[in-house]
Amino acid sequence: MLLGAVADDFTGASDLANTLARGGMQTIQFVGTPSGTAPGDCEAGVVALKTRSIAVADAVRQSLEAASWLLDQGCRQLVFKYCSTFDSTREGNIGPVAEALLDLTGAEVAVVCPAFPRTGRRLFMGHLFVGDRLLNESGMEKHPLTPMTDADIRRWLGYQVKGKVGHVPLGLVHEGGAALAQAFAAEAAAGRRLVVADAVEDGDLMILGKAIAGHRLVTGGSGIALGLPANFRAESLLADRAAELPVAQGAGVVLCGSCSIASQQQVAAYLDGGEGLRIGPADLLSGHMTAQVAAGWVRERQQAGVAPIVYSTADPASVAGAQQAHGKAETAGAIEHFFGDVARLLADAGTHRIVVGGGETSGAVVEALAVSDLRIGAEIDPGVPALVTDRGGPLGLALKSGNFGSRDFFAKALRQVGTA
Ligand SMILES: Nc1ncnc2c1ncn2[C@@H]1O[C@H](COP(=O)(O)OP(=O)(O)OP(=O)(O)O)[C@@H](O)[C@H]1O
Ligand SMILES: O=C(O)[C@@H](O)C(=O)CO
Repeated sequence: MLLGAVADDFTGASDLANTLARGGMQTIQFVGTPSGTAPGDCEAGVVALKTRSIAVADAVRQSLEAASWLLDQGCRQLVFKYCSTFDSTREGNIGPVAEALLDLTGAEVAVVCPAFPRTGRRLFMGHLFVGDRLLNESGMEKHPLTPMTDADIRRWLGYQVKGKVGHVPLGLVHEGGAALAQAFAAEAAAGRRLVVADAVEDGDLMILGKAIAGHRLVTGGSGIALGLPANFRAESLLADRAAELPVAQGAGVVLCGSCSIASQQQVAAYLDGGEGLRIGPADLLSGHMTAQVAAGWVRERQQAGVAPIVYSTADPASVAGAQQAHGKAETAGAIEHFFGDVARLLADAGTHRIVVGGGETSGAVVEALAVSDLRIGAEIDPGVPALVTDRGGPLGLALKSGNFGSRDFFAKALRQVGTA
């Protein structure tokens, strides 16, 4: 293994794995920290954790465990992948995990760059934009678990860390080469080991990627990994072999627990001509709806040749109402548990294509399926690859981050993760 990555959620892990695979690295996404050793052909290993919204101490402990395993596999560089919208609270978890990984790797400095221009996330003067809006006016300020109320990533990260936060502005990024390397060194020398770097286009990320070739630790969204495979290729370390993946075949289902603006539109688009089962937190908590009932309904639809959608997607007012009535953690827990159980029951009964919407939801589903590693297939939309794993035969998956994907994503993804 040349490059190891710790991702703080499951869709984020497949987003990064997609970038590394497209860059020509043999990439495997691991579900949690494996106990054995990585397969011999694994050039990039991405450990998917579900640490974005848990207690800080737990997130740090799990991230250190994953990073130690990756370092034991021989990786030369470690990437800490978080969300391109920097999903976190004032307490963490990005800052504390990044500082713990600095200590673990002994890195003097690490870049902090959530930019992902292909999905509209750009960083300029330390401020994060989503499309043409500042992060805190993009809808992310209403996120159910990590409302992002400040677009200044330097300030937000500053709340989370013990040390000081540095910044490399876009002009310096454009200079590249020795000037950029020197800028990172100067920040480190001034005691600012975590350095926010501006990037507004893929070209900026390629320059940054080259400049940080020798950094032990890299942190960011998947964009920061764009230029990393080329560094290994330049040292003739990549096999550059096309991966041959098995094809999943069988019934399909879409499970969406994401309430993002994009997911709301994608669910509506899928229901226009498709069939769906809407579930709500109150029905789950009262026992009026169960995973068994939902899976039975899906099986009936599948037997009629339909791949239906089960969704809890709701507008921000309904989400806030449910959280107030039942508690935030209880609501999320009930919904995630439900989707995990539905996925497991369906996969046990022969569903071979599962498309999931939402990072937390994807984590719950993949954990419930108890699969250990995922191979990376073709890109469905920016940041979302088709995945295939073995669960008594090939199982095709797509794990869509809340705000990713075109309006027709769900139908397209079902077609790309396997055949009916
Ligand atoms: N109707 C609902 N009411 C309240 N909470 C909900 C409802 N539907 C889903 N949720 C919860 O909201 C959270 C959505 O998070 P999830 O990560 O799956 O989607 P997302 O935040 O849009 O995606 P991402 O993390 O990839 O950006 C989950 O914890 C889910 O259980
Ligand atoms: O970076 C992103 O936006 C995604 O990979 C993600 O982390 C979504 O949860």
